[in-house]
Amino acid sequence: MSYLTEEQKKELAANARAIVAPGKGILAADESTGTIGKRFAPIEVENNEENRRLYRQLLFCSPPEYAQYISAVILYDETFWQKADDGRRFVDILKERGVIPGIKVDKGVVNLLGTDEETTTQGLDDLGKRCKNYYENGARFAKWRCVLKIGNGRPSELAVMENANVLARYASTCQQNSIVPIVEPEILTDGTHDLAACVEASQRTLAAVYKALHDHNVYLEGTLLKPNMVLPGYDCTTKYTPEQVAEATVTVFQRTLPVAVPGVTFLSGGQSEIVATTHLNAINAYKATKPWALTFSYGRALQASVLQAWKGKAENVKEAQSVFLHRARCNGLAALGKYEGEDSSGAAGKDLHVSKYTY
Ligand SMILES: O=P(O)(O)OC[C@H]1O[C@](O)(COP(=O)(O)O)[C@@H](O)[C@@H]1O
Repeated sequence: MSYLTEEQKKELAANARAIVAPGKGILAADESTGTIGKRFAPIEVENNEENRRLYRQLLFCSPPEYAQYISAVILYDETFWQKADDGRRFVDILKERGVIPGIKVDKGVVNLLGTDEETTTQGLDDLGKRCKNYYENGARFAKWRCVLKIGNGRPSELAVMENANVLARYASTCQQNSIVPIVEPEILTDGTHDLAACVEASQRTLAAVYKALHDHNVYLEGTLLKPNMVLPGYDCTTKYTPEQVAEATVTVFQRTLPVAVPGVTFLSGGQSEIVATTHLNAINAYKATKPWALTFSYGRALQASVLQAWKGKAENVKEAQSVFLHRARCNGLAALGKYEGEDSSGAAGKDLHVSKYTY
């Protein structure tokens, strides 16, 4: 029988808990080369290796105050090995600031035959070897994203079962290499469906994910969940208050998420920066039994106004860093239910939805 050692379990649980420490969350800066190109295009920055390095340097080498709100950063393989201008690896700079480096280990999605554009996620083959190498070079957690859809019978039973199983295989491989797996079954918001449809799909998905994690002997205390918030479809005509979103989201977790899991780190999923912060705040302010930390792991919702302020220009770096600190602080407050709102007329109020966000 092969089991995790007590030592491994202790380390995994401690790292998972540190990532979801009160008032802190994750910066998801793990955009693959294609995705970061889509972020650079509107600000007319060429998508080359040096510009990607300069942009990630802007974020990670910001004045260290951001580490009060950002516990961890998810990196893409290229960034994981990159260095700042002073020759130090980004990973070492993050560690020095008390920020835990993590790594995206999935290799993107492929279509499932006989389904309406449903997908599974690839990357299992050499995963153990890659995890070992990432651990030896400073990573303490990983992320793997699966994508599900609502509408026309979706998510199908096949998509739910297949994605739950692949997430469980990924999680067990990570843990065998002392890496905390962040389990990300993202249900996209595309569609006209109402909030109840997202409740149903989220519940069915999460129930299958935790059954599979259990079947694969994954140590839940050493994992984190990165789900979508429970939201109506992007084109739904009914509008819901943040309190209704909070109630739906927390209810889904109460029905499916074991207490052993230390925390939930939400993806932003194309919500504007301010809406993503407002919803996170409402979820934390909502009075109910919530035995998990409920915080953020935002990509777009932590970076959109930073990119707008930067525009690829060295003279804008300072200003862009202060915008980053502001967003990090707002989300840190929201993770405590203490965010008081802000002016939504600027870049932070801009909708970030990308139709069929699968890439
Ligand atoms: O398509 P990619 O490059 O794999 O990236 C997907 C992105 O989605 C996320 O999982 C969540 O990001 P959002 O907060 O923008 O929804 C990020 O961690 C990641 O950068």
